[in-house]
Amino acid sequence: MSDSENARMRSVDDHLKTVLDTVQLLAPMELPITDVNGLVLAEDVVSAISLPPFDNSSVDGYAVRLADLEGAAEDSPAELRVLGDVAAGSVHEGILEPGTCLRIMTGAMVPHGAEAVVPVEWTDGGTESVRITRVPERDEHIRVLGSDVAAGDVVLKAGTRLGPRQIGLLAAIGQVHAPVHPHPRVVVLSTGSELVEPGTPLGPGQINDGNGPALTAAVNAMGATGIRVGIIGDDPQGVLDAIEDQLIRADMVVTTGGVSVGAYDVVKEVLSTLGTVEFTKVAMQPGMPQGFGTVGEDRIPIFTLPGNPVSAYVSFEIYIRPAIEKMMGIETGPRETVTATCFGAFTSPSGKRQFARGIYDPHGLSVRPVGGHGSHLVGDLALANALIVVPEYVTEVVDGDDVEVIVMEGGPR
Ligand SMILES: Nc1nc2c(c(=O)[nH]1)N[C@H]1C(S)=C(S)[C@@H](COP(=O)(O)OP(=O)(O)OC[C@H]3O[C@@H](n4cnc5c(N)ncnc54)[C@H](O)[C@@H]3O)O[C@H]1N2
Ligand code: MOO
Repeated sequence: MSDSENARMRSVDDHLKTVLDTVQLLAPMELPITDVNGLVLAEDVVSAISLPPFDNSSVDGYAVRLADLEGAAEDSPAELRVLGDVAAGSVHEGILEPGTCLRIMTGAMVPHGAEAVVPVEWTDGGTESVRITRVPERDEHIRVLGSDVAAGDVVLKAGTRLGPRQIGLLAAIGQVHAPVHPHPRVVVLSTGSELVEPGTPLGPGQINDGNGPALTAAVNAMGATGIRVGIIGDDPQGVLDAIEDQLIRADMVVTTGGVSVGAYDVVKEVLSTLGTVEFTKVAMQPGMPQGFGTVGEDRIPIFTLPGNPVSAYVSFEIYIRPAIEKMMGIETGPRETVTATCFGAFTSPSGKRQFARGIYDPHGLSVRPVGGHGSHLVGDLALANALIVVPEYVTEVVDGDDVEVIVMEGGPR
């Protein structure tokens, strides 16, 4: 491609800005806490109760009055009458009388009058009477009411991303629902008359739909909801109907295929008439032909990605992931990179940002290119865990160069 053609292309940064200026944070809703893993809180959460909700024992032992243990030691144990047991979940009514104690289990409510709990290891373990050889401090082994969370505290702030620990806290304070930005529902459609459902014997000229399953999995792995609609042939009305049918349940639509310059590039054909979708060449490799805009009354964002599987997947990482993050309320922007030493050499097209596939080694802070430039190389894509970002002005990466890397799995976002 000539330099003047490259100059006419939109830059990767401009295309991402268009995308992020268009997609919106999803309106908050109350969801059951069983369904909020990975979602972002839309409001502060205030605890209605204190934690612990009552004074309770942190050990299995004996609830005691300190005055009864004065001078207790290995060679001069204090002896107390054991009034009974307090198990977790049960309550001892009444006040602990002088000279007595209660056998108490971890988590059980400390009886009135008790000032500490003696672990069973400091005693002879008696059940009628017990000999105690060591004196605890006041409140020792007691988890005091409100010492973790006080009723009325803001326990989680708006903007917090909920994970297992935060969900555990919500449950502990008795919240059944949480106000969150919900999971974006992302409808994934593969177009192309050559495509068949994986598992179907391949006829001449046919290939399996790899993009649908890959992109649906990528959406789900982010904590959004991927809805794979399946394959649509290169029939304009079929593509139009499928997109319109899906709008009712979609927060975003992603199509692959049919956006280049071929005679059967139907996505481009039908969406050009439908609304604001703009088809552009972006100065990147792979992923040059990109379509993005909105469709339907609700202005649902739509990405029409190139059909080549590597191009489609790279487009997901560069544009769709940040867009979904914005819809979910996760702080977003261009993908973060890490610097790594490149073990291997390859060329890069002038004027385009290349996203070469690589195997990144976080321990050695190095990356090894895998596969060539071909946008069809799914075998190599599956081996890769990183994208090597080669700037527009660089035409060659030589062995030992420092490069910037987007770590696709297990790296910064
Ligand atoms: N004359 C030109 N030809 C092409 C250009 C160009 O500028 N001038 N651009 C090339 C680039 S770059 C790309 S990327 C592709 C984009 O093509 P389309 O988006 O129109 O996609 P298709 O033609 O439908 O398919 C391309 C390729 O990918 C395979 N494919 C499609 N869908 C799937 C799927 N769901 N799973 C697996 N593989 C899929 C398809 O069979 C084709 O091999 O255009 C170049 N051509
Ligand atoms: O730009 Mo296309 O996306 O390489 O193969």
